[in-house]
Amino acid sequence: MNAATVLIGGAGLAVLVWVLAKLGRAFAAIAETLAALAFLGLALWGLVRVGGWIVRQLATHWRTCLALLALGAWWRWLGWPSLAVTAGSVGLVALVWRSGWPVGFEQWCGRWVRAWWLRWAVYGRKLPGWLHACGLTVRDEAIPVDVTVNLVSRRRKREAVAQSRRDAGVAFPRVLRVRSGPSWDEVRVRLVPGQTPEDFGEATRALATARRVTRVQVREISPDVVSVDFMRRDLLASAVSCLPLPDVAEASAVDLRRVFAGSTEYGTAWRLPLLGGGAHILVAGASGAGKNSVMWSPLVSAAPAIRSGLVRVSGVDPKGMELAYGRGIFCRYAVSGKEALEVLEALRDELERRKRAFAGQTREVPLSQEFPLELLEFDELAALTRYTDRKTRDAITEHVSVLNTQGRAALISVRGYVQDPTKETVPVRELFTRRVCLRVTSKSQVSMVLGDGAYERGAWANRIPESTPGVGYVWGEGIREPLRVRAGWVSDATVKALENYVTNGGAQVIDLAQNRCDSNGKGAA
Ligand SMILES: Nc1ncnc2c1ncn2[C@@H]1O[C@H](COP(=O)(O)OP(=O)(O)OP(=O)(O)O)[C@@H](O)[C@H]1O
Repeated sequence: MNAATVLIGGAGLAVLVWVLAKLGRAFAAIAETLAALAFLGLALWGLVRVGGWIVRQLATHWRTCLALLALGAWWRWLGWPSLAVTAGSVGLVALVWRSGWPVGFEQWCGRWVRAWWLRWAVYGRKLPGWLHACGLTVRDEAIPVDVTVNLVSRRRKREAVAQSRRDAGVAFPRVLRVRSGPSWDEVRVRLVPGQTPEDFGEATRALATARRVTRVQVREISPDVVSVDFMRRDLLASAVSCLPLPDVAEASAVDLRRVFAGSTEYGTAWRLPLLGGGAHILVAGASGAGKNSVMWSPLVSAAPAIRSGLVRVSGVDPKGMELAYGRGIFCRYAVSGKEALEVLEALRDELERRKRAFAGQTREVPLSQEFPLELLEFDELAALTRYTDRKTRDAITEHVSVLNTQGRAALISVRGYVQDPTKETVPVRELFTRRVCLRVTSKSQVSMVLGDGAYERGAWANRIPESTPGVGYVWGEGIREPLRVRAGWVSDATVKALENYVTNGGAQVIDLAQNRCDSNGKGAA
């Protein structure tokens, strides 16, 4: 190897090193640019997501956002001491208001603050999980997987990915609004395609368990919106009073189509018709369930009308105890099967008389003292429709059927009370237009009284505790979801006062011997 070869080799090597150095620098510049671009892209992506989140929050929680903005502005321009003093004063005023005037506080402030807080702390955060666990979400493969990668820690990252996988393709009903009353929270949710309000209705038990409350009610607001109501406090836990008997001088007109019977679980008045559609009522409940308060409470409310002769009450009392206590209230009264037949025949005669008098003139007999509302209170219906001799049983069943099917327009209403609501015991069960299910002994009895699906929709009458007599459920006839009610409690003294009131202290004499009404000739049995 001569010197020239060494020189050429050295020069070539130098050129190669130079080219490599240039290439390296170019690659480094490219890599640097790419890294900068990637960083910029990630930062932009992050900014877009944060911006999207802020816009979403502004749209969905605009009140909270505005309040936070106002607080932030206050802090920034007026300083935190004035903010703290103002917040403390407002809190103090609220405390005084709450303890001194709880009703006003609840109406104007408490419920709004509680609804806001519950939305943030409970329903907004936890409801989606409860709905998912109760099978109230829809798996949709078309929904894209939204993986949230958390760069903070590996564990969190793994959890986030696992959660995203679990939720992948799952559509959640959206919480639209939270309202909070003294005893109920109402959470409106928008259903996702594929769901029906009935799906929610059937999951009430599971939802109640998830929220750890004893009762959940689902109400259909519109085809795709339901209100899931959670009961925080039971307004029917203590006895409900019946209406006071009005002063005789002040006896007001009674709306016989909406007579006060007790209270609903929402704290509103529970009203029952004694006249017109829905007035034939069957009340079912085990022994001691409080059937008699469902009978007496509306009678107390209708006392002025009974007293003035616009309502004529007949009673069938196989036990010979319950109605006998207010015997004077009843224009016709029966204990045995034979007497019951006489009462029913008298009502059938009255029905025929009214039909003859008004046929072709009117579609409903106008209420008057000559043609008053005939109200039959039939206690222990089963005692005479099942547990008597066959002939009497058949005749009673036939009369009750005719009165139930033809009585409405002739102003004749039948109200029956049973312990056992089976078809064998009450063959005319279906002819009662409205049913009330008090505490019963089995789940199957709930559907026998209120109809199929009543239990699943929330009428849990077999779970009513024995300690709350008078509590029951009503459903159907304009009531879309099973409604829990409690009849007004009527004490023995009130029954006596009612008797005294409607008989004008005994002046309106009822001839017990002949089982006949007073001198106005108000029917005979
Ligand atoms: N609405 C009510 N509120 C509070 N207590 C009530 C109510 N209704 C009834 N009670 C009480 O519950 C008990 C049983 O009531 P009730 O006699 O009406 O039951 P029932 O269903 O008629 O039973 P049975 O079929 O055995 O006669 C009574 O002591 C009564 O005072």
